[in-house]
Parts: sequence; C-alpha cells; structure tokens
Amino acid sequence: MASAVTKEAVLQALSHVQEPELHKDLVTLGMVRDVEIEAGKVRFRIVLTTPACPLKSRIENEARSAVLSLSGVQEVEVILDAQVPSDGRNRGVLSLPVRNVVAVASGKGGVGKSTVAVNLAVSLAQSGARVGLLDADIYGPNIPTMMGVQRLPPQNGQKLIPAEAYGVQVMSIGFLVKPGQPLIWRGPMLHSAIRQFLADVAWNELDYMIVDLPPGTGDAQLSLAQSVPLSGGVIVTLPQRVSQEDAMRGLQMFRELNVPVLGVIENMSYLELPDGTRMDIFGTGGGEDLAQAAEVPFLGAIPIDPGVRVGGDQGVPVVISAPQSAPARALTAIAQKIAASLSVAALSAPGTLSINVIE
Ligand SMILES: Nc1ncnc2c1ncn2[C@@H]1O[C@H](COP(=O)(O)OP(=O)(O)OP(=O)(O)O)[C@@H](O)[C@H]1O
Repeated sequence: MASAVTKEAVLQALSHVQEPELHKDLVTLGMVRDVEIEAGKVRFRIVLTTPACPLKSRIENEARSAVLSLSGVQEVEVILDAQVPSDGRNRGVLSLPVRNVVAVASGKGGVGKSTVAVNLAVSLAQSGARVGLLDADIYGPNIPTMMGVQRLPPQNGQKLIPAEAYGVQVMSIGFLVKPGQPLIWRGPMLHSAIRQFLADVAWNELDYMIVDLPPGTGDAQLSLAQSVPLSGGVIVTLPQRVSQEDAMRGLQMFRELNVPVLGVIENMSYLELPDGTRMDIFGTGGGEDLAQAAEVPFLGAIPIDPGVRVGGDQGVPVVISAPQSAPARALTAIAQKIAASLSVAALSAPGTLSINVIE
C-alpha cells in the first residue's frame, strides 16, 4: 500500500519547480500556499507575481507533474492566484495606492503611443490585474475617446472619481475641458495639473497604472515624468530608421530621470495583405535596432490593422473588439512581458527574498 502523502513531501517536490523568470524555486519564493491533502488528492495555491504572467501554464503544468510524481498522489488541483509586487518607488510619494507606474512615451507624435497605452491597460485588466490609465498627454488627451468614456462620475467629497471602462480606472484632462478647446500649459501649471491627477483622484488600489505621456521629450515631458513615481518606461517607435533618433531621445529622457527602461515597442510594423504576405510600409527593423543600440529589451512589433484605428475611434480597444487579431495578440504579449519584467525588478530589489515580504 502506498504511504500517505505529507505536506512536507509536496513542498519538497515543488521546491524542484523553478519560476523561469525569477530563477528560483516556487517554495523559496513563497509562491506555494494552502497545501491540502485528502486521501490521494492534493490541492494547493500558486501565487504568481502577476496575473498577466506569460508563463503561467508552464508553471502550473510543471507544479502539477512534480506533485503527481509523488507516490500515493492520484489527483492534483492547482489554484492559480496572483499578488503583484511593488518595487517600492511609489511608497510615500503622493500616497498613491499603486504598486507599479509605467509611462508610455514616444520621441514624436502620431506613432500610436496612446493606442498602445490603452491596449496595454485593458489587456492587463483582462488578465485580472487592477489597472489605472492616466492620460498625461495634456496637449491631445484622446484616451477618453479611445476608451469610449466621455465624462467622469459625479464627484464624491474632495476627490475626483475616475471613469471606468473595460475594468480600467481612467483619468484624463479631456474629461475636464470642452471638446476642441485649445490646451495651453505653462510650466508650474503642468506640475500642479499632474499632481492633482495623482493626488486628488480617488484611485482604487492598483497593481498597474499606465501613464500616457505627451509625445516628444521637451520640458513638459520631463516635468510630467518627474512628477510621477515611475517603476519603468516604454518607448513606442515606428520601424523606419528616421524615427530612431527621436525614440532614442525618449529613451535618454527616462535614463536621465533614473527610470528603468522596460523596452522598445515597434508600432505599425507591417501590413498583412489578403494573400498573407507582409508589406513593410514604414521599412523594417527600426524598433529592434534601437533596442539593440540602447541595450534594452525589444518588447514586440504591432502590425498596422484598420481594426486598431476603428477600435480607437469607436472607443473599443482592439484587444476587446478582436482579441484574436494579430495586433491584439502582439499587444497582449507585450503587456505580459512588461508585467513580468516589473515583477522580476520588484523581486530583485535588495532585501526582497520572496513575495511574502511585500504583501
Ligand atoms: N497598429 C496600428 N494600426 C492601425 N492604426 C493605428 C495603429 N496604431 C495606431 N493607429 C492609429 O494611428 C493614429 C495615431 O495613434 P495614436 O493617437 O495612438 O498616436 P499617438 O502617438 O498617441 O499620437 P499623439 O502624438 O497625438 O499623442 C490613431 O488614429 C490610431 O488609431
């Protein structure tokens, strides 16, 4: 007769399963919780560092087979859960209840920065994360249109209540000005506007806040980026070489501000023709070349697709309207990579041993 399975044996088996990105085992990382054993059935929870973990099925499968290989185990139930860690940059700054703030920037306008910001936010929310989207593009706030929300809910007390769409909390200057009204900002106003968006808004507890910065790298962008406690920044660029110089300036801006550059995203990379061939409208390889030159990760390439533009105009982001389309899949994969690299950075921070510590 097989001997009874013990909790120790289960943990021992799981201590051989690695978290592929953190390069430590699940038990050391404190990711295994609530082990229950009932006759030959073992049930436990794995607490991932992000619900958008790109490797979650691999981790689940490896954990399941490790425990199934114990003698006396007939059935394994794995419950996947997530707790997003914070790198602590945000602690105490404007007392934001946000674990990770990520800025989306571009060297110049019109490259699809807002489109990327919107779809990243919605994709993270779809994975189960708590997400906010701050439209800091104070010159052309088009996030409300892209998210299909036009006004804020009624104010409750002192604080503004963010709008909500697709599970994402949304704040934008676009909610506070009349459509078409020109927006002219002077330096100190900029600073106080962005501080208000952070401090005077009733943000929920958030795992991720995505910030859509204005295009370019002038004083306004610097001032905005400095006002926000950023965990990381991403740069959106086009494939053509001439865009690289502008994008490199965006990258340098983050570096000057000591903001970790999470990577480069290439948008409008190619057009897929009906016969399946690709047309490189704006050239090829610019994003990857830039990432290589700057020694930062290349996060992915998003094709040109009329569905992306229609989704933006109609307020239904492509990850919602056509989740299986090539651009939606690319955007989802990029969101997962960003979430994973934030977790790795947070858990690699000095003094952080396991995800227990940062609860
Ligand atoms: N991959 C894509 N395929 C098709 N259209 C796209 C794609 N990405 C963005 N667009 C469209 O390109 C236009 C510009 O995009 P968006 O407003 O996101 O750019 P931006 O860089 O934020 O611009 P701005 O400089 O005005 O802030 C929008 O109409 C958008 O729908």
